[in-house]
Amino acid sequence: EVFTAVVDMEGLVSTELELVRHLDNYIQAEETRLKQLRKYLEEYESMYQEASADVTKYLANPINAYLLVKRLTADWKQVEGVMTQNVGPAFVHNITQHRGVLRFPSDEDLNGAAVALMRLQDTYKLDTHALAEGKLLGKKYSRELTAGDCWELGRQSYNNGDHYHTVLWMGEALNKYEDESNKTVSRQDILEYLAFSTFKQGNVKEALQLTHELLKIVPFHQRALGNKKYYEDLLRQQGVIQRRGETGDVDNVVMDEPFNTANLKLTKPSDQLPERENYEKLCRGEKLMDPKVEGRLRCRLVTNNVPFFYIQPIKMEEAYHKPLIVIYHDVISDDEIETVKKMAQPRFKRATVQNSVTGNLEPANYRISKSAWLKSEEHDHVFKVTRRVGDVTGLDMATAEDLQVVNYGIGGHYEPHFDYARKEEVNAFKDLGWGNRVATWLFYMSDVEAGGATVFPKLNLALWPQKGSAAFWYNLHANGEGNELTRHAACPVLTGSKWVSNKWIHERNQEFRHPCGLKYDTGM
Ligand SMILES: O=C(O)CCC(=O)C(=O)O
Ligand SMILES: [Fe+2]
Repeated sequence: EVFTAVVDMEGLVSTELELVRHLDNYIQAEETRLKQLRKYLEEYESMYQEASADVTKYLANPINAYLLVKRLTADWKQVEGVMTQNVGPAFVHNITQHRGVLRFPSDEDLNGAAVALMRLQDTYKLDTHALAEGKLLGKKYSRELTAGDCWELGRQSYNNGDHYHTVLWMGEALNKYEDESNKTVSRQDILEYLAFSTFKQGNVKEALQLTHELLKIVPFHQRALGNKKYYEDLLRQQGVIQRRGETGDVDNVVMDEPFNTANLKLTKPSDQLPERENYEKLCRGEKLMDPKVEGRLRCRLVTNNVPFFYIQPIKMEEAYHKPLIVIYHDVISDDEIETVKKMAQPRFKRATVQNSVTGNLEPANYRISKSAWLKSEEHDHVFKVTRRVGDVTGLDMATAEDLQVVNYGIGGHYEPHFDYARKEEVNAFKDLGWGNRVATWLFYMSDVEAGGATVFPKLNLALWPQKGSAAFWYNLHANGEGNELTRHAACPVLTGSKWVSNKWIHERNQEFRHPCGLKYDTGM
């Protein structure tokens, strides 16, 4: 699961260096071997030249006769020895032994990384062709993808049953293939996937055309022949083709060149999330908050009767009223951030979510990140940071959870959710015995180059991470019921690495605390 956090991916770069070194050594060994064979070849050639010039004269010499026999027996055995010498397995074995030390991603990682890319493509409406050119939002970020790279993305999507992205990426692979002088994948391999997924997306006629293309390359492709008949029958039933055998003559069917996915009707895989459209708009920064709401928002300095805050008041910015959501600026220092990151890294685990039925914690595709928990007692910096949250909010930190540190990798995200436990989630937070999560404090411990906003789909509110600041809101109404308007999400990270940490504050002990300026019941 290395793909879920950027910090874990960093190890992969050392793995790559190691592989480069191994491959280089292997090639050198092979080159030495081939050089040796070439030397034998030259020797044999020159001897042959000499012998063939005048065979009789050559063999009249007993030494020559002896040498000829030797060359074809003992010497040739040596040549064969070098020819069959196989240094490959030893090198592969050597690399395998390194696997324990080096970090190697698994096939699931490859799938996860491909899924993350598809998620970014959908959320940020990235054009397949632009992405394949290494461009993100108009800026060139990486090298171009080869037809083979695009094909692999299509194959991963296909294996996930996602025919929508299979068509997009196989289509791109096909167009790239045509332009490639050194082919990185075969046309047959592309067409097999592309034809079938095009059919699965409901484009029977185009699927038939692509199948014809495939049959031109492999005329007796059994599956393609079966599919061709099936597609033709379907089209006949639909009245698209009339006569039997009308499209049967493979060579007469011309495909629109180049193949263009824009001419197909494609539908994204269906989704359980009703607010997806609004959520993704907010992630893209397209949807703006109601200007009337925005116009009433203010900034203030907070002192809260905390002596230190009189010297250096906390800068508070209102992000939303009803429910009140605020941003505090410069509430965690770079030093503190470094400590927290350093402590968290070795403990990182794939983030989990609570199963609403069993109460068990388990990984889920809607939350992709790595997280770790830090206790206040562990380090002075963690202690101070926690105390600061208490000082600013006026809430009791004795009934707050440990600090949860989170790192999101590329495509890492957390889809819309509530931080509080809903009524049916009876097992949530049972072990803590402190009641529900009354409030959320979210530290931003990094800037994010692109993407990665915290968004509230019901409020049309997007908060953009700013290193050193924190967001704070109440999750519960004064009567203890969850406030549904606090539903929020972490948008997928497009570029960069996103670090946050959560301090979740619970109900117990907060009954008589009415922090200055932030009344308990302002969360309405
Ligand atoms: O990372 C974010 O922006 C939000 C994180 C979040 O909502 C959570 O961890 O519960
Ligand atoms: Fe959350």
